Amino acid sequence: MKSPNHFFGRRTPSTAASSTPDRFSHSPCSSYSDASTVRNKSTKNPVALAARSVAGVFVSCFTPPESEKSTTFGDSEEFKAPSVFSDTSRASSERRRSSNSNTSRAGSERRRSSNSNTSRAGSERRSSNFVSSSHNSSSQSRELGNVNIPFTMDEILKATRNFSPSFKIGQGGFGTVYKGRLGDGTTVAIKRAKKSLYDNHLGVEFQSEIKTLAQVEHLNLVKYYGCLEYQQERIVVVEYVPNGTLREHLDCLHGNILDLAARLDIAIDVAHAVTYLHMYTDHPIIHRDIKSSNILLTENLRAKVADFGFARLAADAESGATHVSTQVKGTAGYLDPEYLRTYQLTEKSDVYSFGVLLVELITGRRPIEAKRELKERVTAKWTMKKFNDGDAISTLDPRLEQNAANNLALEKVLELALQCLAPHKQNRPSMRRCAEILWSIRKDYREIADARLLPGHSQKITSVREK
Ligand SMILES: Nc1ncnc2c1ncn2[C@@H]1O[C@H](COP(=O)(O)OP(=O)(O)OP(=O)(O)O)[C@@H](O)[C@H]1O
Repeated sequence: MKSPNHFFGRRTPSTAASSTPDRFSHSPCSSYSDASTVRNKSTKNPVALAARSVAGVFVSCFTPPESEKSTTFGDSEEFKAPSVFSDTSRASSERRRSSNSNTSRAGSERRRSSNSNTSRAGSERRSSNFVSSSHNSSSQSRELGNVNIPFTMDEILKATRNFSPSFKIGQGGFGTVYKGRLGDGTTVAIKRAKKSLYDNHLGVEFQSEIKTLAQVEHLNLVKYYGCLEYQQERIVVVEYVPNGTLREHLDCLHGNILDLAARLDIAIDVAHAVTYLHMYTDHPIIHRDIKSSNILLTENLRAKVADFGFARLAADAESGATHVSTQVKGTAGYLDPEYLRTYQLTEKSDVYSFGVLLVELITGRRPIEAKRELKERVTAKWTMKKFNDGDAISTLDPRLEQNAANNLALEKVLELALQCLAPHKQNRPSMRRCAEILWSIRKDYREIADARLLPGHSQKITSVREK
């Protein structure tokens, strides 16, 4: 997903993306109800914040378990992240519970986590979802005595039949992704870092993903289960999301066309997930790589945001800082131009990328389509021009039907996209506001769509559309 048009440093954006032809027949899609909530877990403890941002939950990731140092962090409630397992059986039951995950569980997990005492935090940090060992895997448990391990290398090797190609489900900038089943029956995605990640540069990115994943838990975020270092191997285990990426669905690679109802639900799921990241503690998390190929879908088309490889903790609001200065990273076509120009990263860069995603959902096109004529190549620019010229309807994904409900949603979603794509960050809405606007769009959409199904209402719908 990452490689062809990813940005590292100041590289020029690639324009290699192209559209994919409609290869499948059209059929209606199922929809689902929305149940996620946004929580603002706030701490006023500056020590906790500083400790977390400097070291993170995974202070011991890729380093041997220890630690003298970590006792310093033991005072910080921020380190008692919900997904830091204290023992194998807890890891297993966490995973099982996670299959039925809901946001109230996330809340209670965090509450339980916050109530943990320092000594428990200490032992959790030692286990740390992460094992560093130069011994053979079967000896790990014995070697480490009562420091319990969430996953052993044996379990990973067994789950993937020694990383058999038949278990491979994907390949990304990070490495190879396998589907596997752990000893307790949980089906997981096992991400095996490619060897080049072992050098310091990309290793930092890898650790960044782990640190970030370890801290968050939300229905619409891919759940992190644990990580493992074993000799030359670095493994991250996350929730397996079975239904491909949003981009694949927009390209009709899964057989069905995503109808607009499903697209609205997905936009709302993503808005919930990113709002959660932005509102998570006083130190928001900025995803930095919101894009359709990082949105994984469940069987019932629930969206889960993946790939925290670039995620950064935002500036501390209490210190008065409003942005993080950083090397530009992200994906061409989704990158906030203001961030590109200034290197100043804020949550509003995610909002910009979300605006591009909204355009993608409406048009079905990729953000950059090199094969199109010049004025259509940058999809967001082309769409916004059409919208401003009063011709939004011509941007609707040709696979979608033009009807009252779709036409109304199209206009409203593009209006929101226009705000998200504002050149200056202060003119963009917050991600929370995006979610609220989308709720309202979905409500109106459903009312019109429902009315349309009632006999004798077609005239009324037409008039709604014409308003
Ligand atoms: N949790 C998961 N569940 C199911 N499939 C997954 C999961 N994570 C990744 N995949 C599959 O593996 C492929 C590669 O994913 P991966 O996250 O490694 O790519 P990446 O290079 O990190 O992504 P990006 O290009 O966005 O950085 C995805 O396209 C997806 O099909």
